[in-house]
Amino acid sequence: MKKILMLGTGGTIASRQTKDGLAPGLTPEDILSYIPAVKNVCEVQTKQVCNLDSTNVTPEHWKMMVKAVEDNYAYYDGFVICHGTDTLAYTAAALSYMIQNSAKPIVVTGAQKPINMDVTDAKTNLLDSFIYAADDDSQGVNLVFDGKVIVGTRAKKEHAKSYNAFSSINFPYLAVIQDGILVRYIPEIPCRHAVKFYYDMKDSVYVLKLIPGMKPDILSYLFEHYDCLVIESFGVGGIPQTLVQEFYQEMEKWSGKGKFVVMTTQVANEGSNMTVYEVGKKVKQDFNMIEAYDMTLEAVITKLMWLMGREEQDMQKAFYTQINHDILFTKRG
Ligand SMILES: NC(=O)C[C@H](N)C(=O)O
Repeated sequence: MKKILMLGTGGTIASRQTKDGLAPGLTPEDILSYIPAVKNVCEVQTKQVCNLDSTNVTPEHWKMMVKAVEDNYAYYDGFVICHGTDTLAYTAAALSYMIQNSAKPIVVTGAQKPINMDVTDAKTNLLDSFIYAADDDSQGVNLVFDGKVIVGTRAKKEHAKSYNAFSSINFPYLAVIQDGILVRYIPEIPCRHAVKFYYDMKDSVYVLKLIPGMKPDILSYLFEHYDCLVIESFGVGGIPQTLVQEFYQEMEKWSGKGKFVVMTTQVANEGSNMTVYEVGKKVKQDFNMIEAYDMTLEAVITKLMWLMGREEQDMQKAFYTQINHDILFTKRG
């Protein structure tokens, strides 16, 4: 029988009702006691990493999760991390960069309702996670939620309340789990390298969401105080006329000083392609700008943190190098 380590980090799955609202309070052992059927799937041991509402999860907590996996890697066949759903897509993407080439599965999961409630999605999500983690063909960082297996870099929380909280963006579901049976849609490509753990994440990233009529004055502050600026533009990507002059000045001022701008889109599906419209094509050409294409915002942000932590020299090449299926369309633009 496979041996799986379950790591508790908090979230609704571990929450109890308090006078101030739901707050994490259950230990991983408490959580596990609600799914006795797990004994037919795998042998589970538990470890508490932290016990937080995932609103409070930071890159420091990602490092604690990576450390817990690395310290125990040799002793287990796989890992299930219980986590709040609010920042689960960020954690799934961050772990995809911080733990690479893992032939052992690292599953992240959570729930919309606490596991101690009568009506809850937590028991199914957790049991499904163990079913996936205990399967011989599972590997790498993935999210299991509401019967779906989503690649760690492709998850996005699209529903705030429904059990169907997560979607896979611009990439198919890897598998589904129906009535306890795992149905794999996409076979895993066996890992050819040894597992690698990374800890250095630099969080000097800011996301500027464009709104119609935005004033340009914010740009100089952002360029001065952050190493990486992600612009969430409209549609397939462009810079509005009102920002162009200031944007060009700042790009020229900071060129060659290790600052990066990445263009992404507010549209959840299908991604950017700056070469389509005049508002994007010229800026892209003038500054050889990086764009996110089909990546999720969560993957863009965490990949940049990871690349900056490595002090990557050729940022563009490194950004476009595919990790855990995070980017497919770089040849398009
Ligand atoms: N469903 C949840 O887990 C939401 C909770 N606020 C969290 O992210 O920790």
